[in-house]
Amino acid sequence: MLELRHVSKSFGQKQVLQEISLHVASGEFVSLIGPSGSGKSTLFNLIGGLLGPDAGEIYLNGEEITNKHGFISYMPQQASLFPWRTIIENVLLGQELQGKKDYELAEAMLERAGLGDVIHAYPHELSGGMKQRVAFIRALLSPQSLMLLDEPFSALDEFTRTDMQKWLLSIWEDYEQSILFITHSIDEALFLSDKIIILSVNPAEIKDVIEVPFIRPRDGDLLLSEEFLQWKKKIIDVIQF
Ligand SMILES: Nc1ncnc2c1ncn2[C@@H]1O[C@H](COP(=O)(O)OP(=O)(O)OP(=O)(O)O)[C@@H](O)[C@H]1O
Repeated sequence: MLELRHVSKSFGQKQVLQEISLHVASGEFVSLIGPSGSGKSTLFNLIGGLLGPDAGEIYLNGEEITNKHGFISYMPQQASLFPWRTIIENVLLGQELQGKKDYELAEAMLERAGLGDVIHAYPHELSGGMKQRVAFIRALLSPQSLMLLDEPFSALDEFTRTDMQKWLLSIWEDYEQSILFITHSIDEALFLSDKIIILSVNPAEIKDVIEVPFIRPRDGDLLLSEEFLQWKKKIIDVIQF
């Protein structure tokens, strides 16, 4: 579905990304982990067409989208809901921009997300975790087939974060949209993903790609299993060497 071929990017003299090639298959959940400043957000901006690469190409469903925007849906670190729109109006925004509005589906999805009582409320009336659920539903219901999620749970406390990870999986496992997910957390990447791409820094290159073997559906017990810890150790080893 998404393919990057030899993508490089510099800002002035500083080369941030060097020859990045990766792919995300249809329905696949792929995480990108790497040290702070390695260029993960830059990579997202390139895929989203907000920046252009110095070299390389980006394809979505076989069509070149290098330097083009509007082809992917995006969920940022902060929910970025419009304060003057109600929750349901915020969810419908992604569809409105593409000229397709399905009120019933948006309402059903919000109910499924446990937000049925607040569809006519405004963002300031919701907790941080609730707002992120709304942002995720909005991205999920946008017509684009690939979602980019940029550390969507980093601003949440540990309890809410674990809940949100389980919640996201329960919804995504039904929809199976393709997701590219940025995180600093190895646990989060292992729990959620089919594949983990590990980036190095200065400039970022792909250090390794790990295929995550855990079967789906996954539940919270997986996080405490011996197998999970072994895979975590394997990833830490890759990051350190
Ligand atoms: N518009 C820009 N102009 C100049 N330098 C930039 C620009 N955007 C990013 N950079 C630099 O590129 C490097 C990578 O930044 P980027 O935000 O992509 O990293 P990151 O991996 O997402 O970091 P973090 O995990 O801390 O969010 C940094 O050194 C940053 O200072």
